[in-house]
Amino acid sequence: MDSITLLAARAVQHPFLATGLAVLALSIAVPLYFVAACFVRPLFSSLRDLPGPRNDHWLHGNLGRIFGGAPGEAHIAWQKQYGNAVRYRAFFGKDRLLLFDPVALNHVLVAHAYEYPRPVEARADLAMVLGRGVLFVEFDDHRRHRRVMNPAFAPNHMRALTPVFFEYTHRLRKVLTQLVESGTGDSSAWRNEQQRLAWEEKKPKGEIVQDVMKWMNRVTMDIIGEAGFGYHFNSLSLEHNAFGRVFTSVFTPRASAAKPAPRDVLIQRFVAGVIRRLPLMSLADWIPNPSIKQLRDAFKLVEVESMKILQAKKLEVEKDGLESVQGGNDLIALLLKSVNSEGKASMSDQELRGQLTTMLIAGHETTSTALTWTLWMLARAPGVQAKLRREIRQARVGLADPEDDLDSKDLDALPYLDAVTRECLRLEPPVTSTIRQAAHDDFIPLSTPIPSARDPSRLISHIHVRKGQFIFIPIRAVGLSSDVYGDDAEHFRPERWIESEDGTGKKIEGGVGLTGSNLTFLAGPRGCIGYKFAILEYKAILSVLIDHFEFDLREPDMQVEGRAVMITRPLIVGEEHKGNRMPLRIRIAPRDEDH
Ligand code: HEM
Repeated sequence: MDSITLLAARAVQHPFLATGLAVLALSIAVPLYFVAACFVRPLFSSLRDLPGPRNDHWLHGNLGRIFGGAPGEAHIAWQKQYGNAVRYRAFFGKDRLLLFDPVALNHVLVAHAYEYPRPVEARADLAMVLGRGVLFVEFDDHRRHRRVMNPAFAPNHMRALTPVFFEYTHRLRKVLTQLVESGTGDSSAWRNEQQRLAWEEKKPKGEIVQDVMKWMNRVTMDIIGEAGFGYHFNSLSLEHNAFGRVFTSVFTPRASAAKPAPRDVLIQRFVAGVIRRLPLMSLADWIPNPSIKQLRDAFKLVEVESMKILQAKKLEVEKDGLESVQGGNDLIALLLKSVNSEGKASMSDQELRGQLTTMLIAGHETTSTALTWTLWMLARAPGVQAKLRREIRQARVGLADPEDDLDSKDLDALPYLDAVTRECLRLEPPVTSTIRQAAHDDFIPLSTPIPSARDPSRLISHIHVRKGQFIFIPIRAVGLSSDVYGDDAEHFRPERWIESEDGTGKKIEGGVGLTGSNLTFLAGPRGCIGYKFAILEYKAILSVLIDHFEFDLREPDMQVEGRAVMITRPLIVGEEHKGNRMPLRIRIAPRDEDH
């Protein structure tokens, strides 16, 4: 028996000795682990030949720069300085690979998408509550989900949903018209009561200030309810049912006033990791804490309500056949159709419920945030707004009945509406980044070889990644790349998307993304399944709003900043404590400029 075994045998007989030894072992092992992780591991990293910023901090690497700036700001600066493949550090000196190179992005997101899943940290928490929808599954399960779901998102089905988009947009138009006509502003859209009163005293007639973000949230919530699963949230009529209220308050985290400190993010991730690993959620019922109980009740409500909607839909189908369900047109009805034709085993009820809540979370605030940023960009560019209005009104002249709406083909055929859509979604994508993790060792090809950071005479044409390597996909920064969009990449210029005869505009095509060169909807088999739905909905809403209203900044020097919590929503600089908002002036757009 050797001395260690002897010590262990003694320790088992003496609990005090055992505890003392355990404490001693931990107090040596933990610092050793951190020293190895922070200082030794980077020396052996497979990314050590890549260029990138110096490590700023032993504990949180370069994350301070990322969290301290606007979404994508640090990544854009690194791309300018170091090129299209960058190594930076996250917590405990861990390497992150930051990719801009189109061939490398194509490898990770498209050609080998299933070898680069989303890390468990990025999907497990929401999946616990929302169910196993397509956003939260990987590998073969994901392939199966997409196969069953894809038919529901076919272009002809999306076109059939256009009347729903217009129906709710007209409800919004009527509400906003009433508010403008009655001069009813939104008191929460001001910095303080004093500022509001000063405005009220000399406000121009026929103009109000409203937080447009609120209205975009409401209209898109009603649309996804009806078009997604034939459900009425009644958000626009302000009757909000409990399901909608709970969903909005619990699953759409708002940005806090202060920028997140790396230390707080680390603590948050540690707590989330503990919750993920231990069955704490099932113990929550026994914890006598009102806010935990409230959260638990909210989760239960979402589970019960979403299952009820699904069961009602299934019953309808069994009783009257598939065509009876919203004319067979809402996404869940179409999904049931697909499940029926593939065989019941293709998707369980729990998974179907997961798709319902996933569509709600993935398809509501994304579009509303995109529209909010768009109205802000148009408010800052009155010339673009007027040009867009002219195009929409001209297209409406051709309608048989002036009360008719443009149809999906009309919307697609408007070049300036399309250019504005692409430009706004490029500059302010609601999802500003995502992350992937290598499932095994790999070599990622580059379009152009880059010099090694340690030996510039050596060129790297493939990046060696080891299993477990995190890869950061800088969605917003890719859209701002001057390599693709030129020196004015950061400017709002919709004309860049239109091929003009005089050569001032150039149609930008190709690249990795689902909608051309940017990654707003990502790319490949894990790209946004709802992008056609989103673009049609966005265009329908924008066409009605711009036809009827003029939008202006609350005051000309109003500064807006994006803050990302899953989705990047706006905050007004100096008013961060009031939460995400977009206060704009709204007027009825005069008709006298009609041709
Ligand atoms: C402007 C609006 C939208 C934007 C910018 C957007 C963007 C994205 C992005 C970037 C992803 C990939 C996320 C990742 O893997 O990390 C994604 C996935 C997804 N989106 Fe969208 N989305 C929008 C609207 C919608 C709509 C309207 C729906 C549904 C009706 C939807 C449903 C989904 C689903 C189900 C996924 C998961 C796909 C998968 O993992 O296979 N999205 N979206």
